Amino acid sequence: MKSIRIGTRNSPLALWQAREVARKLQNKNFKTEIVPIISSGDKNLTQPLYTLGITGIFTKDLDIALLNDEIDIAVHSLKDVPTNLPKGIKMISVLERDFPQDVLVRNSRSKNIDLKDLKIATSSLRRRAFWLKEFPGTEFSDIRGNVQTRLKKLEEGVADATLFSLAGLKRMNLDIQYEFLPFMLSAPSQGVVGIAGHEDKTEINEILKNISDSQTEICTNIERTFLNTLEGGCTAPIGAFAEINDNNEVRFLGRISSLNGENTIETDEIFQYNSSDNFGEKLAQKVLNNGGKELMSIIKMSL
Ligand SMILES: NCc1[nH]cc(CCC(=O)O)c1CC(=O)O
Repeated sequence: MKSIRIGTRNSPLALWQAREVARKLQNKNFKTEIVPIISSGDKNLTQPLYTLGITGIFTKDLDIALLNDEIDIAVHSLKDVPTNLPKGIKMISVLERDFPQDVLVRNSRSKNIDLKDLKIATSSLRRRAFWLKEFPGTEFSDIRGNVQTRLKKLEEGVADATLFSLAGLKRMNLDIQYEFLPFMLSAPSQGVVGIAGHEDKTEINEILKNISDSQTEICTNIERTFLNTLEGGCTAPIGAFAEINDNNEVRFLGRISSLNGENTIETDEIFQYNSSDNFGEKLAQKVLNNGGKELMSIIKMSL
């Protein structure tokens, strides 16, 4: 068999994730080749992007490369993948989740400042809203770029501290101090590497199933269906985290919040999993019926 062409973005984190997928496939004796996709191949497509359902800013170029058959599979941070995928593209596998949490990282001058007094840099509506619920009145600024860029900006003084996905930090092997924040709740499918493929490539998709983690599949399906049912395309502050406990039950934590953190709805449930029940949708419906509908429309108006 020919080697499997693994498409990835060109950032250090994306390349790490692609290499991890390559390593797992090589362990199963498949040949692989990493194909960094630097810019979009729009020009080769005959239809406009929206008619193909291509929407995600992080995933667009890899979607196009998949549709153009420049790559066989695309490796993503699953949390950056829209819940509705373009025609023909399917999420085939997920790697086992390692570190789902958000953590706080301070610059060297802010080690002794109380949490409530920290000035925070983040461009995530979810992180901002959940932080504000705990510490109203916190000052925020935007920060963008990859992990390394953000750390540099932080040290330059854009703010006292920032919030990261621990999975991203660990993957970059950065030796920096971080703090867990019990009041945060991660983004749906945070910390999970997802592998997308083309639905016509049945042989490659069968191979990919070999490296998928079934518990992570169950949990991320619930989290992503929860998200999809709630938001209908807008980017609201929504957290969701499912895990399978020692009794083989699923524990699900979900939260939606107004942008300023003043109004939140939370859910914390433990249930026996079966594949026939659509838990993500049921959990979301429950939230919607408990005031979530009103809260979502307030959020949408303020975006
Ligand atoms: N939106 C950026 C992004 N997408 C995936 C990760 C890290 C890996 C992950 O959490 O899955 C990050 C960085 C961050 O949120 O700090």
